[in-house]
Parts: sequence; C-alpha cells; structure tokens
Amino acid sequence: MVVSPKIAPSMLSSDFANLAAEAKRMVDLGADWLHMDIMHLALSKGYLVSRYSRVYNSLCYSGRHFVPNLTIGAPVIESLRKHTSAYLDCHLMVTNPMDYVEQMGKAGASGFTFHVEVAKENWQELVSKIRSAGMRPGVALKPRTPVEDVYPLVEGETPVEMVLVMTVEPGFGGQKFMPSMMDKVRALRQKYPTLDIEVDGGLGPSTIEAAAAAGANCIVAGSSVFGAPEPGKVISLLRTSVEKAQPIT
Ligand SMILES: O=C(CO)[C@H](O)[C@H](O)COP(=O)(O)O
Ligand SMILES: [Fe+2]
Repeated sequence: MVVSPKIAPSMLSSDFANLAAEAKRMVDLGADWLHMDIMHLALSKGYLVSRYSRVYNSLCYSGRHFVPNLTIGAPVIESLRKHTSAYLDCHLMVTNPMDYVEQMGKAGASGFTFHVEVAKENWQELVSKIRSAGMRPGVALKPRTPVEDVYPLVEGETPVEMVLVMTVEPGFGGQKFMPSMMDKVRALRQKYPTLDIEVDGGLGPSTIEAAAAAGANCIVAGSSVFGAPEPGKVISLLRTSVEKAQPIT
C-alpha cells in the first residue's frame, strides 16, 4: 500500500478569530493538512431550517446554494497563507466551483476539492484549470450520490488526485458519522489502491476504525479534535489507526 495517512483537522471547528494561531497549534500537534471548508450562504434562517436538513439541502441544491451555511472564502485563505506553509486542503461546497479556481490558486490553496454533483458537465475543464492554477484537484460526493459517479473523474485523461467521501450531509461540523458510506470507501480502495481517499464528517476516536478498515487514508476531523482536552492525542490516534489498517510498504 503506497498511500500515506493525512490527518486534516477541519478548521471549521477552530476559533476563526485566531485562525493563524489555531493553524500553528494543529501543525505543531502533528496535523498533516489543514482542512478548509468553503461554503456558500444559504437563504435566510438557514441554520434553523437546516434542522430539517434533508429537505433543506435539496432545496439549497436546486436553488443557488450548495449547503445551508456560510463560512470562509479566498480572502481568508490568502491571509492564512501568510502565516503557514501547511497544505491547505480546500473543500469547496459551492454550486459554481469554476468561479473560484483562479482566486483560490492565487490565495495559496494547496488542494481544491469540488463536488461532483455540480461538475458533471465541465469536470475536465475544471480539473485542468485547478492544475494550471497550481493546486491539486480532488472530487467530493454527497451521501446520496452514487460512488460510480466519480469513477470517470479518477480514470479520465485529466484525473483528480483525491476522492472525498462525505460521511455527513455537507453544511455543518459536529454531525453524526454515517457508517453506510464505508461501502463507497471500500469500493474506491478496491478499484484504486494508490488513490488518496478522504473521509469527512463525524470522524473521531469512535469512528476511525471503520473508516481506516474500509481504506480511507485522509481523515478530516473537526469537532473531535478541537473539542478534545488533548487534541494532539486524537490526531495521533487517527494516524495510528490508518497506519495499522494500511501499513505503508
Ligand atoms: O465538510 C464539512 C461539513 O460539510 C466538515 O469538513 C466536516 O463536517 C468536519 O467537521 P466534523 O469533524 O465536526 O464533522
Ligand atoms: Fe469538509
């Protein structure tokens, strides 16, 4: 197995007012990547409505917004880049990822992961532009999207370099891990032994074993890391679980 573990604390759970210090703290505690969640603004009262997230997510998706939340954008990435050389693993939960490629590249993003649900028509052009802008392309899929939808993007002439399997409905940190998503991870790992496979949502000490056993090597963890009394211990536990499940040979 040639894939290596990448532990990526989700900065969505950090103190945004102290982002540079939070980033440094995570890197010092052993983080490989910093996961940056870029989300679009929802309709008003989005958070409350999102309590009914299944219905609301489909409303958002059919409308202008990908998720019922608003987080950060390229200006924040640009500011953070001045304070860290860490790999910034950017997860774009937006309906129009193409519009953000140039600005994210200039801002200093390292990885640019877009959602397959909004890129069925133009993913080849999108992947080429991401590469030209100096970033590593990745594709993400929502829980109700079949895994087969990303196969062409992994196998195409301009392939993505990572698949992000959402293990919660995108939009918010602190949700419950969906174990049924491990079927997707297993299918991807079986088909692509050297691919970076990232899992995102609800990962922590109680769910890492399932994800690692299924073959995930890139682990996003927000609330379980930032909410822990000793975040460094959680980071190293996540890494050990991936290493044990997939020893690097
Ligand atoms: O993409 C995301 C939400 O859409 C976040 O990366 C994810 O939820 C991480 O947070 P947590 O580990 O707390 O679930
Ligand atoms: Fe994310």
